[in-house]
Amino acid sequence: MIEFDEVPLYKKIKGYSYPELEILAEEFRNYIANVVSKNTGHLASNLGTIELTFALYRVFDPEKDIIIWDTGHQAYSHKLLTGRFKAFKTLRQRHGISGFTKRDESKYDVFGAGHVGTAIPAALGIEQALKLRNEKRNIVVVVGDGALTSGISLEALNQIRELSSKIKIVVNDNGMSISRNVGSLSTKLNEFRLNPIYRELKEDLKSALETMRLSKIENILSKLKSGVKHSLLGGNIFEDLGLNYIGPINGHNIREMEGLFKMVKNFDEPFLIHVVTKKGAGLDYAEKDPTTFHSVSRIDPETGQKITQTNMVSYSRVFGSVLAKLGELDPRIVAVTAAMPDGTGLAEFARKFPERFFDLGITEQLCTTFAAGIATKNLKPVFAVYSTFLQRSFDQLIHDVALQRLPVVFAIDRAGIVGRDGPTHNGIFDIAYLSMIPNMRVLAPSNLQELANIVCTILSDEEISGPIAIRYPRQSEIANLEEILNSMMKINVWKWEKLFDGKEVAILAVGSMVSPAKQVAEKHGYTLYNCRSVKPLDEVTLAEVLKKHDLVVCIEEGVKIGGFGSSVMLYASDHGFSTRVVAMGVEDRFSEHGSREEILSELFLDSRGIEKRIFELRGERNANNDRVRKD
Ligand SMILES: Cc1ncc(C[n+]2csc(CCOP(=O)(O)OP(=O)(O)O)c2C)c(N)n1
Ligand SMILES: CC(=O)[C@@H](O)[C@H](O)COP(=O)(O)O
Ligand SMILES: [Mg+2]
Repeated sequence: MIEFDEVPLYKKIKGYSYPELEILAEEFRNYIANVVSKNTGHLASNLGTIELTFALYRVFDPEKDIIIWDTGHQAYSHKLLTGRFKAFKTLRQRHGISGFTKRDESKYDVFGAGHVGTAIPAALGIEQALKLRNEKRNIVVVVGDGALTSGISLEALNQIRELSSKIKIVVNDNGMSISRNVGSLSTKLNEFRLNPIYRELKEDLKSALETMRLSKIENILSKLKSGVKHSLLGGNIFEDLGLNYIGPINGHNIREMEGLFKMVKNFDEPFLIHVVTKKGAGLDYAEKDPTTFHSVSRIDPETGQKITQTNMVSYSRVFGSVLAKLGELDPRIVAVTAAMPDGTGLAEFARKFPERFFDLGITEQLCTTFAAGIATKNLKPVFAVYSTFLQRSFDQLIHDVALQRLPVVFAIDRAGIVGRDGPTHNGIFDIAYLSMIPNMRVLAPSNLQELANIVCTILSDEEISGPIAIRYPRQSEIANLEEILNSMMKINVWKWEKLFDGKEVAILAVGSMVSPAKQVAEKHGYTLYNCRSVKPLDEVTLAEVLKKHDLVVCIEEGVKIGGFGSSVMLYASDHGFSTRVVAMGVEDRFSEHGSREEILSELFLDSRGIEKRIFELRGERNANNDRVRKD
């Protein structure tokens, strides 16, 4: 149970003086840095939004007004002010508070998030619903400069005028997505910051805000509009979309922001308020390297040093290094990312081959079709993307890639349970949503070396015959990267690998599930296969397995419905096998946040859970008969 504060802090800060607010901001900074350093989480983005949140909640009332945070990764101060100051210590822990906004957690989390770009669309929907219900409330969205460029944000902006919306959009512009923000809109925001007309108007605005004389402010607004029309910039895209653009304003000056928010609150018109913040503000190491400190594992809060074993190597790193190595040999390899060059391991490729590297911003749909376009010209596009974000591209996968059998390679990172980011980020659907698409093939390595071998095998083919997805988990293992690269070789990726030859029971394990299944198979004399080709099934091997065993247990780190296990069952029934086939995977419900190990264990996707499930199926008891399945 999450323990909420008796009186939410936002009610108290309304009466604070500015020096008191500055002291509180410092306290928030230390608290956030300390908790994140222990519990993991989003550090730099949250350090940048403290003053912005204070100013916002002194003017708008999170109980009466609708305030929506896009993505929710920068909303820690919102949580601290809205009743979760004490609970914040449990951030991202099992049964603790979520790292994102979540409707189940608090009434102040008006719209749950985790993926980018949902706030403006949701706000427009809420506004129309309120109209239909004859309710009048202020609606405010806080959206980052990165999130603003995502497809659905732009689609929503395109409707502001049509819907006669009055929403107030606060753009938190820190010039950064996770890496440097890209694209023309980002350049435009930067130009607004530097443009002398805006600077001059900003000075006028500052003095007007001090007196809060509405007539003076209205005058500035119209000047701002006409100024923009005649400016060297040749127009303001936000004004063209029907919003009153105002800014840029210093996002660390509470007094200035407060004045501006009070002003826009008075106008029944839509506004885009351009607030400039510093990502990582107030913490030296985070300010200097906001990309590294965007999302952190455990660190020393003083120095920012990682507290992890140094000999651990992640799947992302292996993938990135292999691609960079293959890129040297083959100029046809092209890498594409949707604003995740670092998380996906593509940064090395980007440094070595900038002309063959494309960061298109937070645009998974665009990236998929862009890669399809590249594939039509006999190049080898590799779109490296987190499983959960590829969900956005479902139609593009079907219509633009698979239907035309275009050879796009999808390097699907964070496949399976991600752990502390929780249900919004779990990559548990990819096997199901990819397996159902004709022409799509899906591979899943069971260890780091196998990932290197698979990537090398696929990309070494002169002609890649259609789309291929390679999925791997958010996991690090003890390994030597150099050795992996030196031992890299081509393998038969479509053939399942027999790891143990046993009797009666056969386990067909996919990717990350091979390792825990190994312990069980070895202990009990079961047959075990590493089913690295999830689609197509290795039908020759599967037919043999079904013939030779009484029970076949399929295990995957993905949803059971439509997953690998269900493909095996379909094969068995279509081919008249009466062997009992059972699927283990993620049940038909969303799991919570916690460590990856905790969640996998709750889902019975660890060696103990696998052993227990097989014993249950066979009507046997084991030594650890202490857990009961919850489903
Ligand atoms: C659909 C989707 N793609 C990618 C991400 C990963 N992601 C999370 S935050 C972020 C950067 C957002 O930048 P911005 O909105 O400017 O926020 P900042 O961190 O700079 O405050 C990205 C790419 C995501 N959450 N959702
Ligand atoms: C908010 C968001 O979507 C990203 O910041 C994500 O949380 C990063 O995840 P990793 O830490 O697994 O790279
Ligand atoms: Mg940003």
